[in-house]
Amino acid sequence: MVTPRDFIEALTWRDGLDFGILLILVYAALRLLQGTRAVPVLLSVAVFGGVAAAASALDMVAVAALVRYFLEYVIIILIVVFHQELRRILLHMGQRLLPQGHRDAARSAVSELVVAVERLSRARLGALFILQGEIDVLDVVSDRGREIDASLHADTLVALLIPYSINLTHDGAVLIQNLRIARAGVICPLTQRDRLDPAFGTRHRGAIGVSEESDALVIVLSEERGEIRMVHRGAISDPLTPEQLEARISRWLEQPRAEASRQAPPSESLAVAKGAARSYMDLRKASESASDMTAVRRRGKEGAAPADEKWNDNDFLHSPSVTDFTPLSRKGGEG
Ligand SMILES: Nc1ncnc2c1ncn2[C@@H]1O[C@H](COP(=O)(O)OP(=O)(O)OP(=O)(O)O)[C@@H](O)[C@H]1O
Repeated sequence: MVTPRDFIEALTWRDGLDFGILLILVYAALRLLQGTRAVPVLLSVAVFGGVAAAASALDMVAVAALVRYFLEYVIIILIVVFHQELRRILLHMGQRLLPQGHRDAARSAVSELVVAVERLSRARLGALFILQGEIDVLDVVSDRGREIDASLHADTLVALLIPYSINLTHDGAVLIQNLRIARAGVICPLTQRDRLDPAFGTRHRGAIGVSEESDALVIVLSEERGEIRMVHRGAISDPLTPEQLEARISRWLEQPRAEASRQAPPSESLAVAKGAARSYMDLRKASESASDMTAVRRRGKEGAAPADEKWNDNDFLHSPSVTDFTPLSRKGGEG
């Protein structure tokens, strides 16, 4: 009979390495799965494993055979049920393995975006930036705008949003996909929520609307107040400083894209939201004049009621407001 001492003496450095790697893998898997719906299922599988082992030890042939038979198929069942979680884990590992150069490029793209937001905010120009997550934003928007396909540079973003009538991209949202400027002039579905801050017009309603229908991270700049806010999953933050914004975007980018596997929060149907955005488009097309845009804005604000749906993240709720920006241009600009 092998004693524990014999066992320990027979161990080689390879066994130690083997065991160490196994421990790290199990620890990493548990950390990645922490808080997901996989944990209770894995616990159930562990219970089945325990039952199989106990049944074998007690020579309960029928039970042991049945449970072993089930466990043989469990791996396939788990792959099917948890394909989204597995995808997330692999994506997460892939992100970690990305060369430093890629991460630096992502960091610099984020700071370009934040620089653009800061410049636009100081100039009191409104803007809407949609950072696409896993869900294709183009499937939920009411108007796809114009293709841009450019690197994410502050100068390009600012140029796209200068409110002159000859600049056909300034109206609507800028869509950022894979940290590139994909499109501009995108029209978002308006949220149908009626408990919104009355100060929020159609731009903010569009920001909330697109975030309700997708897992995108949306940045909205108020032309009237110069405030910078973030919207995610239908929740709008308090005003943020550019530093807070940068930290939030970086954190969001570092998160594995598990968002798409979660259900979007309950919202009015996409058709209704799209209809509302279309009515905005119709009004906009009806006349390009400033008076009609004023009517659109008023309409957006009239639909609003006092209470506000806020981002439920404390950091956002207690952030200082961006009030030190000097207004340089008047609402509406030339466009
Ligand atoms: N659904 C939408 N999708 C994308 N952009 C939109 C949408 N609705 C409005 N906008 C943009 O927002 C601009 C201003 O709209 P409005 O004044 O109603 O917004 P707001 O929420 O009050 O924002 P601000 O505080 O900047 O005035 C429009 O000229 C248009 O460029």
